[in-house]
This record gives sequence, C-alpha cells and structure tokens, in this order.
Amino acid sequence: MKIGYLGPRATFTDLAVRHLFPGEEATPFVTIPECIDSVEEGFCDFAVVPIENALEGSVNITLDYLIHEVPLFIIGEATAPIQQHLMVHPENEGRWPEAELILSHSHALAQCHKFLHREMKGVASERMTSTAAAAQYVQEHPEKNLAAIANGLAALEYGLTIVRENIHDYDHNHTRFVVLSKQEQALPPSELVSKGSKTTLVVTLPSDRTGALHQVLSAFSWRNLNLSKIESRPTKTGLGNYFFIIDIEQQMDEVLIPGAMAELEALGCSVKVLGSYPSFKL
Ligand SMILES: O=C(O)C(=O)C[C@]1(C(=O)O)C=C[C@@H](O)C=C1
Repeated sequence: MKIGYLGPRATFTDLAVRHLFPGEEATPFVTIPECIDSVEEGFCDFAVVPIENALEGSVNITLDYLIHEVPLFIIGEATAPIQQHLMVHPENEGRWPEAELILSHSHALAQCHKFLHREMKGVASERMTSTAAAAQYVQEHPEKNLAAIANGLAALEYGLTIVRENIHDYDHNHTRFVVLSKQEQALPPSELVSKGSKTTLVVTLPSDRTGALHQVLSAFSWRNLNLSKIESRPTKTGLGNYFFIIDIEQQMDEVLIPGAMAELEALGCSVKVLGSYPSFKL
C-alpha cells in the first residue's frame, strides 16, 4: 500500500497519516496537487491532504484541485488537534526576538496571526509549502536569524529549539484531513474507531433561478438530513458563478440521499458525489 502526503516528514499531514495508516510506507510530496496527482497517475494508492481548518476555513487548493482537475473520491476523513510552536535553529536560540523572517505554511501563519501581531510586530513572514518545509529550511540556514512555525515533531525531526509553545490564537484549533482514492472503496482497517460518517456532494445551481439555494437546502431539511458544512467555490466560468460543496452527516443510504439528489436534479441542479466515508478523531 502506498500513501502520498504533503511533506516533508513531520507535517501535520504526516502526523495524520501515521494515525490513519500505522506502519505503512508513506511518500512525501511538495504540494497538495502533487499528492493528488500521485494517486491519479497510479504511483500511490491513497493521498492524505488537509481540507479544512477550524480557524482558517477551507484549504481551497484541495477543494479546487479535486473539483476542477483530478476527480478522486474521498474515502475517509480525520480531524486532528493542531498545536503550533515557534522554533529556531539552536545556534539562534538567544536572539529569536530579533528574528528577521518567520516561515510557515499560509494556514499556520494565519492561525497565529494574533501572536505575530502582538509579539513579533514588524517581522516579515514568508509562506512555505508546509510547516515542516519551513522547519527544514530553518535547520539548513543557521547563518540566518529565522524562525519557523510548525509542530513538535518537526522540531525533533529538524533539530530545532521551540522558543514559544502553543502560539495558535484559539484553543480549538483543529484541521480536517481527507483520504483520497481513485476508486470508491473502504479504508483499510485500522485501530481507529469511527465517530460517524459523512457524504460530500458538489451541487451546481441552475443560473438565475430565484430561491434556488433555499430549495436546495429544503431538499435536505425536510428529509432530516443534517448538513455539517456548506461551502461555495467559484466555478471559474465567470464572476458570480459558484458551486456548493455540501457535507451531509450520514453515510449514503438507499432512500434519503438519493431522494434529495433526485429532487435537486429536478430543480435543474447538477449533483456529484465526492464520497461517502467514515470520520475519525485523532
Ligand atoms: O503544513 C503542514 O504541516 C500541513 O500539513 C498543512 C496544513 C494546512 O494546509 O492547513 C495542515 C494543518 C495545519 O492547519 C497547517 C497546515
């Protein structure tokens, strides 16, 4: 079994992979599209990528790439707590308050925005491809007074010193990761106990129909189908054109979800199932 993830070693995505696929070989990729392509091209069986963070919202590149470029299935999701730490090269431990640049993934920088504003005012920040890529860069450049925002495993992996712990702005910082596959299939068994199931649909509304979104939502509500998320993303076909990504809090069944989908199609919507899958909490 081959698993692709957003690397290098010790990203938050790597941590999620270690829980979801313990003991399995996992291959790091530099970007989320590269992870997704690795499954499409048959190099990996599964890809694990972040899709949503509690503080920062959706990981748009994941949603857009899945919807516009490479239509894989979501076959599982895992929600993990996210603790961000500020770390530096041990040679620079004493001079971190004068750091010249702070490096991290854009989501991680955003999760620590208040800390950076309060305690590192005026220090420039730069986006890296992941938190662990930032830690690795700091390890490789002791001659520069740099700091990275990353997790505790990255500090260990890249020999950095944590100078401030838990710098994320809100306690309930969690990220949701999804497992992607070319086929709709069950996740390989693990010790994790599923905390429920979800079904994700992509719905495109008919253009210029009054109350279309209201009608879409009522197709779910009168069937008592609980939605845990609704997100709009541009169709990229023109200003104001959006589709909706809808998470239903239950597994695909034979009556309710197919009934709601048929109702949406009768309204002129196009509907696609991105996956029906178990949810785990790490
Ligand atoms: O950079 C990492 O460590 C990642 O796994 C990516 C990512 C993200 O895209 O949101 C994952 C979890 C955290 O929210 C911050 C960064």
